[in-house]
Amino acid sequence: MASSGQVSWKLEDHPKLPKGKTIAVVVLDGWGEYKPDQYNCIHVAQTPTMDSLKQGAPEKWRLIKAHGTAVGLPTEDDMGNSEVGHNALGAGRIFAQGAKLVDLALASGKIYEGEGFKYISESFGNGTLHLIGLLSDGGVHSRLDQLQLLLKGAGERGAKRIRVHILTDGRDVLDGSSVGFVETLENDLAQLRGKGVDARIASGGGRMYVTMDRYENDWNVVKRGWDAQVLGEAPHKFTSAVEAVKKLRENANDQYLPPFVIVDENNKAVGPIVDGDAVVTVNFRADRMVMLAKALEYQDFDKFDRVRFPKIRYAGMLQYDGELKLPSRYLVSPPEIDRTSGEYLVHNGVRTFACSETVKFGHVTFFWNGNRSGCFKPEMEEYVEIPSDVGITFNVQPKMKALEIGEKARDAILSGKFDQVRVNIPNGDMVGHTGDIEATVVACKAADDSVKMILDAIEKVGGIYVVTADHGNAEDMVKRNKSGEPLKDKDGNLQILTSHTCQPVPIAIGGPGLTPGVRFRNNVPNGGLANVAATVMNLHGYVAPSDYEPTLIEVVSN
Ligand SMILES: O=C(O)[C@@H](CO)OP(=O)(O)O
Ligand SMILES: [Mn+2]
Ligand SMILES: [Mn+2]
Repeated sequence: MASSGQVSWKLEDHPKLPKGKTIAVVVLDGWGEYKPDQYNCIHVAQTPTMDSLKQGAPEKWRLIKAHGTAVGLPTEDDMGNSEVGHNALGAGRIFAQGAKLVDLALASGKIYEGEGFKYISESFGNGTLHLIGLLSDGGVHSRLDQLQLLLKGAGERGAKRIRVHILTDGRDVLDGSSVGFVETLENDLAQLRGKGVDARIASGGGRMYVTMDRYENDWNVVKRGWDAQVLGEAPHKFTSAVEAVKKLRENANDQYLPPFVIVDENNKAVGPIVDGDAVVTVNFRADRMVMLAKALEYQDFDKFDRVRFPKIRYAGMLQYDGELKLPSRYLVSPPEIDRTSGEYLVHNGVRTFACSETVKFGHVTFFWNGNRSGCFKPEMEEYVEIPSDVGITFNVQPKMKALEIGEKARDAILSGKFDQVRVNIPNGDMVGHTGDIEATVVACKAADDSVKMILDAIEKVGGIYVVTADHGNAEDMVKRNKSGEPLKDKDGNLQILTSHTCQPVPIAIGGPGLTPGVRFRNNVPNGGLANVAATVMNLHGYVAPSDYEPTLIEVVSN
């Protein structure tokens, strides 16, 4: 990592902007801009604070891009997400992200020439290859077409027995789409069997209930997956995965399907993970795979009783944590996000406070800092995690910890101990993902209240605020046709959109500490999240490094 190399951390002074102002950097998670109708929860909700910021357009409020190539994703059809969004916000540059890097490695065949694939292929002779990951074409954590290519590629390169452990989605794609994805996968596996590869689905469960927890919010989620994937034990047993998903959907949605295992005619699980097997976690995105990676890789592990710790060859699709070197083996090298704005700023004396609740804590720390855990200079930084509610869907508690985050940020601002106070307010996103429109309206109001608390504190200390978002979600809760009309399914029900969107997000600047004459430039029309870092550096009194995406602001003399 560049931090240990010859990087010159000294930033040039900004010719017109002073240092020493307290700056609040507020990221509203899942808060895009879309036409005002009844499915735009931000519009429906009472959001006086965010509304008042909008009055500052075009000089103090504008929209920026938060999806597609502006955040390093393969195409303009790719919706934004927290990982790529916070990476761009923090790093100030656009890096080709995991989705794209895996596409390239598969297309060129380089994925099969790397150390990671060679390592796992040593098990192909006598062991089974297990692929574990999110099954959808959402493109946020994984993509079905990548899994399909990898299955085919592994079959052609000697994998004789393959077991797929699926996690159903319904969060980055429509709820109910899991059945179709499982059917597609079953088709592919049948073709592989036709070529002599014993390939089957072995287990499954919904992503939010099985395996894909994050930031150690609830290890039980990972344990449920472990029991099914490794031990071959689950409360539900089926002989077919399509049947499993259809049946279990009677009582749960795709995100929350309970764990199941596929059994043979003797009721025996068809694919537990045993000594000598190879395992690949096929998600490219880190946050929801790190916990499983620890369980699969660490000899010393006390988060739950693994019962059995098989001797396997394990590789991640990517390395999920560069600091922890976890997992130690991987198929594709992750983006090398170096020289982030956070690292520059602490080297230039900017004391930093970062806070969110557990489910988003890593977003304003780990993702913000280029997928790096921990502080750069602990004596200058404080990262505060507010424990999230565990074991509920957030439509039940749509206010989440917005108030507490606001209070912590307020106290940090008033303390005078920090130059930058950075938060992520999760509500629009986390509640938006539940598809519960009423609850999402409550969530948006709570987020707005939290912003108000922070802006009031900035007002008191004569500081500056930058309020923005990482991608859209709550501003559009229905699937629409090309002309923007809501779509209904065959039974006439509205198709609820649980996923993120491709909408732009707002950014607002202001506060009593903002130098008169500072305004948004009008010559960065395609500005995106990656332009925010240089903007924030300017407001701290520095010029951003020359390879950063340009600043969004200018200072005009009145
Ligand atoms: O919950 C998540 O993992 C993703 C959606 O898949 O959301 P976000 O990018 O906002 O974290
Ligand atoms: Mn997000
Ligand atoms: Mn989200």
